[in-house]
Amino acid sequence: MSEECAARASRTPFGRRLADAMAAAGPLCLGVDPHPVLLRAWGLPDTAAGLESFSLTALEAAAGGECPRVAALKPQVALYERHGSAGFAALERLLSEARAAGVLTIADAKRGDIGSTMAGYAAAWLEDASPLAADAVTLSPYLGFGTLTAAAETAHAAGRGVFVLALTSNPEGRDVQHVGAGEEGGAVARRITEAAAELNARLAAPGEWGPVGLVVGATVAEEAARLGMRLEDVGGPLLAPGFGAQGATAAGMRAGFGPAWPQVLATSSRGILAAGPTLAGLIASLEQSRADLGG
Ligand SMILES: O=c1ccn([C@@H]2O[C@H](COP(=O)(O)O)[C@@H](O)[C@H]2O)c(=O)[nH]1
Repeated sequence: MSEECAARASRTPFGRRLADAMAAAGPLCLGVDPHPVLLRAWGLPDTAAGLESFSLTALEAAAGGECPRVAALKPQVALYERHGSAGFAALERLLSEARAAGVLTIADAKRGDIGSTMAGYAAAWLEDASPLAADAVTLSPYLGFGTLTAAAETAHAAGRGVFVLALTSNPEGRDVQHVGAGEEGGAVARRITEAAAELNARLAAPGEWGPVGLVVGATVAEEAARLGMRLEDVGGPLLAPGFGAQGATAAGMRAGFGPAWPQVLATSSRGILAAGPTLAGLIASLEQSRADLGG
């Protein structure tokens, strides 16, 4: 795909592009997490070159065939960052090859800062001119949800999206995210959900997902309803990590997310990547996860 074509494609709203990708491939997102232990298991060195080879093999398994086997890829930025500029170059290569293959990317960077600094993160992850531009980026709202508004607007203008941490898959998340439950206004996670819904209502085209998705762990999906989070009213997608290695199952997610299940993009990294390094192993594992999810 030419650069001009890719830029035009990226200005189609992210919500529509992701909904189309999920309709075609089902609700699976492959997490690309080049952990040292996985690199070793794949017979690769823990170097930037090893990361690049790992990433491109994961992409080939996900993108190969007549249509992509996944709706999106979610590279874990921390695992590239530990190799400094060479690690970022490997990530840039993955992002650009995924774009060329027509596979959506979500950079799992979990950025969050005061408003003026957020503009820098938005430029890095969400603007056409940046070599690190992905289709979406994960953001942390714990400096105040309002600090993320401009980044969501930048994403929207570029046909990109953001996923804001609401209820994370790790057990420690509740120390912060459940605070306020049972009180007026509700839990922090519920307030984040409501703020995301408001922003989407302002930015989204009628009947379409807006640019603001939420991260809601697959392992804690059933807690959302208990906290009064009306996920089905967010007007955007739900990125659900925790499927596979962290123990969440497809049946558990369907039950836990209830009416919001059609918005769920279930992401699995180690659970699928452990089947590498052969393409055949990875593809079999991807197809098994897709079948479990009903994709
Ligand atoms: O609540 C969250 C938010 C992000 N993550 C990230 O997802 C993957 C999960 O990897 P698995 O190997 O499938 O467990 C990883 O990159 C996390 O940083 C999350 O797990 N929970």
